Amino acid sequence: QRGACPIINGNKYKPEHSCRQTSTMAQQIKYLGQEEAQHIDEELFSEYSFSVDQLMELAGLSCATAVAKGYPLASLVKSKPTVLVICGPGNNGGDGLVCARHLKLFGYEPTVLYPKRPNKPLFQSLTTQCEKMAISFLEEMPEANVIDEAYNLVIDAIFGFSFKGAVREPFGSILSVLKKITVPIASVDIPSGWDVENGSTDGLQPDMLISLTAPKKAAKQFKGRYHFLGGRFVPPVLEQKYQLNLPQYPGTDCVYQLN
Ligand SMILES: NC(=O)C1=CN([C@@H]2O[C@H](COP(=O)(O)OP(=O)(O)OC[C@H]3O[C@@H](n4cnc5c(N)ncnc54)[C@H](O)[C@@H]3O)[C@@H](O)[C@H]2O)[C@H](O)CC1
Ligand SMILES: [K+]
Repeated sequence: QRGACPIINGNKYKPEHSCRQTSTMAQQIKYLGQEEAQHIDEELFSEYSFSVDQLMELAGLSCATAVAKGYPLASLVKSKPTVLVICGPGNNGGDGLVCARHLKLFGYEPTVLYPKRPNKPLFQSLTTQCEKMAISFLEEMPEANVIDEAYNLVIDAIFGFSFKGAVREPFGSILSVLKKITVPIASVDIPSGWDVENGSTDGLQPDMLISLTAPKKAAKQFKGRYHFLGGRFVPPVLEQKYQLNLPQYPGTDCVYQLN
């Protein structure tokens, strides 16, 4: 367990070994295994009748909000507020596209790399929405030194909780470049390439992690500066069923800073 209890926006989150001695000890937030994360996801769609688009919009908005909190426009060192958003072939990549669109609305200049695009209306629409907002798409992954020079940070929306096995191309090469860059990386849900439960010793080391719904087990190995929880869409009954022990999001915020 790392660090002291953080105080964010007046709310204090109590980790497992609470630093507050109270008789009503708060339960630790649950860290999900891969199957459990997938079950919750499926249940949100099947039992609770959410559509993917709805949850992806809220997930992507959470990511953009967390980025804006961790890397405010005024703090960026480059002359333009550039951000490179790298999107993978599944829903994690969809979160990235939504995040890019909201970042643009927040005043950032996102550029997207989206090398494997699913042939599904949702992803085509998300791509069109970005294009119509003058977000440019790269044809290929830039070299590490080009990224360091051109972008303030990189959003890693390559793989989420369905990642399994050895990384296949073109994402192996993309992740190799990301391991060499010095600008911060913000990972959506899981640092891409990490085993969802066991993490990775030699993988990406993002500066920010935005866990969606609840952190996955790999998040215990996250060593970056900012860990946010996003995806404020879990119905209380579902939260109780899976004993997620989610913290209270402050006010109307769509993210909660875990550390
Ligand atoms: N309930 C929620 O919290 C929500 C989270 N969302 C986001 O959705 C992802 C999970 O999405 P899913 O489509 O199930 O999977 P991934 O994006 O992780 O990736 C699947 C994609 O990747 C390919 N793939 C898997 N392993 C490999 C590999 N070793 N090499 C190469 N390619 C691989 C696979 O073939 C698929 O194409 C979750 O993490 C959140 O980010 C939703 O947006 C909203 C609800
Ligand atoms: K990711």
